[in-house]
Amino acid sequence: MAKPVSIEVWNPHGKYRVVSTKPMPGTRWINLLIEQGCRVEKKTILSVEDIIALIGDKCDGVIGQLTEDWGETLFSALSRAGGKAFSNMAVGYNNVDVNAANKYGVAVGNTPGVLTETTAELAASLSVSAARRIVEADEFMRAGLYDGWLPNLFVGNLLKGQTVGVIGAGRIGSAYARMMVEGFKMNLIYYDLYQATRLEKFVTAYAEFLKANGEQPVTWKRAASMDEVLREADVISLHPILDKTTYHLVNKERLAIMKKEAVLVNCSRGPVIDEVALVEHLKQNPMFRVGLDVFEDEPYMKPGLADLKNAIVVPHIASASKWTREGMATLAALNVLGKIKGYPIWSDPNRVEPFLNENIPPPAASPSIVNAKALGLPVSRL
Ligand SMILES: NC(=O)c1ccc[n+]([C@@H]2O[C@H](COP(=O)([O-])OP(=O)(O)OC[C@H]3O[C@@H](n4cnc5c(N)ncnc54)[C@H](O)[C@@H]3O)[C@@H](O)[C@H]2O)c1
Ligand SMILES: O=C(O)[C@H](O)CO
Repeated sequence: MAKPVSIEVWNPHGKYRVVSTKPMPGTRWINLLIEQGCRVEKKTILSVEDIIALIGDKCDGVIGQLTEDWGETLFSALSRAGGKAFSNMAVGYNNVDVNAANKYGVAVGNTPGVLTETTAELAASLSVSAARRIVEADEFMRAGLYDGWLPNLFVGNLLKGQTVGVIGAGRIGSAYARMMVEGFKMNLIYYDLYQATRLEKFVTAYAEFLKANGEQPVTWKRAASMDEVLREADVISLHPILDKTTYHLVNKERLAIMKKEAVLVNCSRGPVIDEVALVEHLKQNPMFRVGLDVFEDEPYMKPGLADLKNAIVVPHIASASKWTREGMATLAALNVLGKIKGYPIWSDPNRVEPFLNENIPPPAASPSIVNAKALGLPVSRL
């Protein structure tokens, strides 16, 4: 039996009923829905059972979260309530069974682009923090252990001239690579299923700029295999999607081929790393350091991880800047609204800025629907 849920309601007499399974930042997303005749309801709920209760007998669309298991059970409940629109408030949608959504004709939205730079900035921060042992040094200072400057105190790794490795050079991976190459003058090696042409051009142009200014130019290489990146890079950041091909991409064997003093950063999804193997590797290799934003069994960490000084751990905050989180809420709301109103799908999910400008009304389109093709939804000509 589902628990009774207390719900916040806006525009109670709205024609369409849109529910959000968690409070989302800002008010623009609510206003955009209300202006178009939607009644909006939100509540912090987590279980499938509670979401079914919230959907009830009539629901036109749901804005959900990456912590929820959107599969057959929830899509059939939404479909029974007359709903044909769902959006994750996230770019990753490994929590969604898109085939189940297709079966019920439910459009599945996500929120690309608006979080690219924010997430890349956190990955860059974790890279620097791990390389320079910032968290350890902070704890040492607060514990009153600092007696004065010492030549060996918290000696870490210099980034300049070293090699940064990126696995998954899509939107976020490429933004991170640019930050590390331009900001720290690191050489790049990357692995992706596709060529990152724009990224390669960026590094080439930056190398020419450095050369023209009498500095050592940076270099880039597209690796033929992921293992090549792991062997050669000094700092490695993981940015692929999570699917069957990337589950435990970094496992015991692959950790063993990495440099003993390498830094590994994960701001993608926890299961991309075999966390048990990682804990063991960190124990055996105290100079190997990690910066983790995501975990295999979130919100939990595998035993032992929290005790390790060579691990920095933060609670899935990579996209947590105010502008980005409000923008994610807006994109998620507009995905749902667009389907309800019968709007076409925005033609380029990598170019969502027109939806984020608060000074102009958003385009009459759903910004990003991942199963648009499967459902045969029309594409906007805007
Ligand atoms: N920690 C966070 O808060 C946070 C924030 C945003 C995104 N993410 C995660 O980051 C992921 C990437 O986001 P994005 O916007 O850059 O997506 P994207 O689709 O632009 O990039 C993903 C890249 O991974 C590559 N890829 C897929 N399978 C691969 C494989 N087997 N080996 C190597 N590369 C592979 C793809 O070709 C693509 O270039 C999301 O799916 C999400 O899971 C996490
Ligand atoms: O996939 C995503 O968008 C993140 O994990 C949350 O921002």
